[in-house]
Amino acid sequence: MSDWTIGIIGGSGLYAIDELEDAQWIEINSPWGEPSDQILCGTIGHVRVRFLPRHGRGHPIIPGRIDARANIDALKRAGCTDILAISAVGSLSEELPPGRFVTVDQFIDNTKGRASTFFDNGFVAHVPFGDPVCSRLSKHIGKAVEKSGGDVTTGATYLAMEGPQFSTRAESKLYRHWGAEVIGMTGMPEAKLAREAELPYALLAMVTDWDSWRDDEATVDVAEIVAQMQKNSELAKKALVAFCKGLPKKRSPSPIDRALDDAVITAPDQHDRELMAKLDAVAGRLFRAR
Ligand SMILES: CSC[C@H]1O[C@H](OP(=O)(O)O)[C@H](O)[C@@H]1O
Ligand SMILES: Nc1ncnc2[nH]cnc12
Repeated sequence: MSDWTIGIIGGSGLYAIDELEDAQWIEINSPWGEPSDQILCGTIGHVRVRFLPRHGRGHPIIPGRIDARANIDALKRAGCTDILAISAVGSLSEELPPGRFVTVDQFIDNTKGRASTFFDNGFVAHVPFGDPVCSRLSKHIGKAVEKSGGDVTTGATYLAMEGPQFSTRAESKLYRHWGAEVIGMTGMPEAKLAREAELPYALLAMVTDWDSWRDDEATVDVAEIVAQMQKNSELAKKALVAFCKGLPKKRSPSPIDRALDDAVITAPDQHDRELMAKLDAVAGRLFRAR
């Protein structure tokens, strides 16, 4: 076995991975709340995999109530070194038709009222987030999709909306003006929290629809998304296997593994002990180093 432990967060349409060897669903508790489901632990080739369905098996959880803090914390507790997230997205660009896979490299966060940080009074930290995804993981998953026969576009800006309603035509056009190229309801705050937890994160988006900006076409609905997802899901699973098998045996360190090194600004004598206890998985590396 190598030193990679890849957390895979499955989006709409991806609730398990049959290709995992020695697979077992395991309950992981988190002090941050309830993770979306148990975590499916197993291996693919030389890589340990920890799979978590973002909306839970059977999709009972609405995007705005996904406890992303609990999910990221649980994946860290499960030993993950890196996270690959999968999402269904609408297209905001003529260049990205349904069926296309996209490696996201930027985000615009337009969600509302979601808990989007592990930090608080008594332990203030500001992680760098200008480059929100891990380019190494993005490259590996992009190559794996290509190798599996999928069309992939490298680099796109993801607009995270609150939902659960889809956008109006006016909103969809506005997001295009902002420079967004794909749209979904879950990439944020997930990506922010992965960075705070020092977990390199990449997002593979599967384009399922044109969203609502095309005047001559019907606006998006769930039936259209599910139909497209069914077409894409076999290829996505094939790509996940190729991704794990394509990772080098040795995982060289990433700067994101130490994202908190210069991020904490609160003086030690002001630290909130209760909060620090909750942060044992996310930031324990810092306390243990002292
Ligand atoms: C089922 S359509 C809308 C739903 O699909 C996307 O989910 P995910 O990102 O988990 O694949 C979108 O964000 C919405 O939650
Ligand atoms: N058009 C869309 N808007 C928001 N989330 C989505 N997920 C898939 N398609 C979407």
